[in-house]
Amino acid sequence: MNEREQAVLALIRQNPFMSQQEMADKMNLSRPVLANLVSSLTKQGKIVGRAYILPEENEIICIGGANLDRKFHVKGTVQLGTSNPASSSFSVGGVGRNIAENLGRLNHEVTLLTTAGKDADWLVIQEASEPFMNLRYVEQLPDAATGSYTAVMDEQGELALAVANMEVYDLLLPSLLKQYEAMLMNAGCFILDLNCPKETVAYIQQVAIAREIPLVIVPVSSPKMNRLPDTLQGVTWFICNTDEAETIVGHTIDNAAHYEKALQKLLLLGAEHVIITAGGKGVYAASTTITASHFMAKAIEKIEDVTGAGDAFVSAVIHSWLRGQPFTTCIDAGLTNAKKTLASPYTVRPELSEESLKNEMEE
Ligand SMILES: Nc1ncnc2c1ncn2[C@@H]1O[C@H](COP(=O)(O)OP(=O)(O)O)[C@@H](O)[C@H]1O
Ligand SMILES: O=c1[nH]cc([C@@H]2O[C@H](COP(=O)(O)O)[C@@H](O)[C@H]2O)c(=O)[nH]1
Repeated sequence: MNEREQAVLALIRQNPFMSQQEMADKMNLSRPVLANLVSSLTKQGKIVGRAYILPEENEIICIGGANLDRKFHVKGTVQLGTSNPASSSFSVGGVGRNIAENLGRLNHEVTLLTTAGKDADWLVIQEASEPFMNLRYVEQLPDAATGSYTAVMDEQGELALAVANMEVYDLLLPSLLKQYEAMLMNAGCFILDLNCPKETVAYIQQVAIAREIPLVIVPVSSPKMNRLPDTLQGVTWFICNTDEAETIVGHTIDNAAHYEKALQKLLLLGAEHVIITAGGKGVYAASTTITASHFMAKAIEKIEDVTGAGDAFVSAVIHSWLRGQPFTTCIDAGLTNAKKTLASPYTVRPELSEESLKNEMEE
């Protein structure tokens, strides 16, 4: 037992009914960090039978998409309305799943909640994802197709067109999630992507508020921004890209004042920490206690593949925050992981680990 674990144990012995939030406040720790300590004490057999003890592997619950991504790199100029010669590859994707894999590789216990078909695409996703996350609660629906995303890139590796079949997530409804209510109630942190239906977003927000569980929302794409609830109350982190932020302010965002206005609006809606990513220009970020700032992107020699950079950014920010790091370090971790992912042909880079990210941040 380390010092912090001893302090948690002493608190529990003083008052066995103290909530995790009260303990976290008393020890000046974030709730997920406290949950980690409780979980470790449970595994060591030091505490048993307490209602709030996290069920095994439920530290972070990612709720959202798990897709099979197909990528086509067109040789020459992309021409619409005709067949373009291209090289192709496929990989596993989906924003919720990508974030779950990044966090699994970063040493977190992650559970993925999603819906999928009973098809070959799911088998591929399952095999690639299983080492990094718990898939026990994935609902396989007999008549549905697993989510799929097809991207067409131009010669520079930039996205020319993407098509997505995400119909299966229309079935990721509160009625389905309520089957696992006990597990949800004891989560350490929720990460939700807006592949989820609006009702599901509202339901998870309600659980997060009632149980004081940190909630991270990641929009996925601008058309899905209409799935956001009217307020961002209970949202600990809201991380979106510039297109998605434009739907919040209702106009084009192209200068620092516009970014600041969008950040303010998100804070006014009730989010605690907000970040808007701006591609090669980096990110703009603010929180209820930290004024808006711009953070430069890390320079990249050659972009191999743009898919997954946004998800890599979100994952490293949340990883760093769960490890108790200050706001600017969290952003630096995000920028580093995004850069390394852009320079990699993979959506989630296989060399990612907690140790490697730490070293890369010091480079
Ligand atoms: N050309 C680039 N050079 C350096 N970093 C980049 C570049 N494009 C994207 N990034 C990094 O990836 C992050 C996410 O990219 P962005 O395009 O804003 O999001 P998304 O991929 O979700 O649309 C950026 O904040 C930045 O850190
Ligand atoms: O409506 C959606 N489009 C795209 C994705 C996923 O988004 C990822 C790409 O994310 P990024 O923006 O970070 O490149 C891909 O893996 C793709 O499957 C998704 O979940 N939902």
